[in-house]
Amino acid sequence: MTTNASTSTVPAPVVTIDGPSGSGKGTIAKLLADKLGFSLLDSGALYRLTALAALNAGAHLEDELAVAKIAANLDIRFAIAGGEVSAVLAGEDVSRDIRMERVSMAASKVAALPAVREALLQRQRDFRALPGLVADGRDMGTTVFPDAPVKVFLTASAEERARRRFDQLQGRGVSVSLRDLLEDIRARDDRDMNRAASPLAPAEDAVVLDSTDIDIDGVLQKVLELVQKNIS
Ligand SMILES: Nc1ncnc2c1ncn2[C@@H]1O[C@H](COP(=O)(O)OP(=O)(O)OP(=O)(O)O)[C@@H](O)[C@H]1O
Ligand SMILES: Nc1ccn([C@H]2C[C@H](O)[C@@H](COP(=O)(O)O)O2)c(=O)n1
Repeated sequence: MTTNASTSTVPAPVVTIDGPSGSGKGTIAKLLADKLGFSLLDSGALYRLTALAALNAGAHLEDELAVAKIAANLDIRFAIAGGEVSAVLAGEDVSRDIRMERVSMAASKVAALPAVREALLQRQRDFRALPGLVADGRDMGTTVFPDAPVKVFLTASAEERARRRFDQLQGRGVSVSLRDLLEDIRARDDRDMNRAASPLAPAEDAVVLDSTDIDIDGVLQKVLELVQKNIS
């Protein structure tokens, strides 16, 4: 028997970065993608866009089939300008809208619906292209890209994550209480970890990185080491 090596296709390498809210996934994913020249998938943005589209359509967020239909038919694109990625829904830049609190809460609800997750699965996989992809979310390493050669589960204490979010919002001139943020982070952790569909959990072959006492550059270096070891 002979094999024809020239016809075999090697899938683009994927680095998955999963973890709880505020652990630094988005920050590290963007820096890493820039450094490696890889594409970037912010899967949370897809759940946020679904939530916003459902709210705009007046859909009931518990109506799984209606929200799944909205997810399957999303008219979205991600535009890059000046190194920043913006989310465009039906031709309108909604990058700020999808970060609003009411959309965050709605995203967390629609993300718990199995039919919505199923509707967004192939759309996420379609981001995989050469020379590679960095994908951040909750189930990138467990469900969406189970064959990824590098899987990171990035975490930090809830207190540290609330402090980081507090600083981030204060920097934007948004007034919030640290106690409310901590409560919100704990509630989202609970929902993300305890839902039946693709709950937040490290893949068996993920490397768990606790960034509570490591700065952004330190985390980036550790992830780059994993990439150098596992992706040629
Ligand atoms: N290792 C770190 N040390 C200090 N601050 C950090 C670290 N990593 C991220 N941050 C800061 O924490 C904040 C939250 O980070 P980021 O938005 O990347 O988290 P996330 O995990 O993507 O959150 P979400 O899932 O809610 O989108 C940002 O202000 C970021 O600059
Ligand atoms: N792969 C993913 C990505 C995100 N979610 C959920 C988790 C949040 O409730 C919401 C928004 O995510 P964020 O932008 O804060 O990362 O979507 C998920 O279930 N699976």
